[in-house]
Amino acid sequence: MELFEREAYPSKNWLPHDGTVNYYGKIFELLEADRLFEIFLATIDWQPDQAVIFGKTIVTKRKVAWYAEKSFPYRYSGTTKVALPWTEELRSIKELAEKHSGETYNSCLLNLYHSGEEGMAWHSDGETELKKDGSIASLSFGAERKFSFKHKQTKERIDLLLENGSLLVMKGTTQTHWLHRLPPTKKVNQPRINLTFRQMEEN
Ligand SMILES: O=C(O)CCC(=O)C(=O)O
Ligand SMILES: [Fe+2]
Repeated sequence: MELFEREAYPSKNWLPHDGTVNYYGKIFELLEADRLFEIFLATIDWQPDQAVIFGKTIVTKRKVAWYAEKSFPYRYSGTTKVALPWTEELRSIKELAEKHSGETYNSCLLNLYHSGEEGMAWHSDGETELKKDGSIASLSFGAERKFSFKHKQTKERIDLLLENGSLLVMKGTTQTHWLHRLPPTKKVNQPRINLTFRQMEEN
């Protein structure tokens, strides 16, 4: 498919308007990306997530974890989590994401998708604890997955492929005007780990 052959130009904005999405492509070599995947799988405190769907609380197969600079409480999908302190690898990847994006991050939400059957539904990351129009740096390890944006008013769609060891940055008014999702797919049966470094309001 044509969309999967697009090259990564970090300075290119993949959104036509109302926000900025930069895709840096693979910032880790394959061996390093695979090594980090295994470390995260083994050392992160993975927990099932909860989601409220039509008023019912369900437990997701997808696992999540929440790490930060401080023990921030963080509301996410109707539950409150308290952040764990950075691991060595998370701190160094955070610093790498900061170097690439020119922004600083103080927290990270991690997702573990065991296979393509697990995904994440349309949403935007506009929680009130997050800095308004802040930057989110998303790193992907393991299976390549499609990632989609949909404009809240015009319904325009943009699809990207998130590769093993890659970095994507969403910033500006992206969360105000666009939804994003990780569509489930039967074509992928390998796991994927995603790290989203975020900017929590500190007060
Ligand atoms: O897994 C991904 O690539 C996206 C995760 C996401 O959108 C989120 O955690 O808010
Ligand atoms: Fe998100």
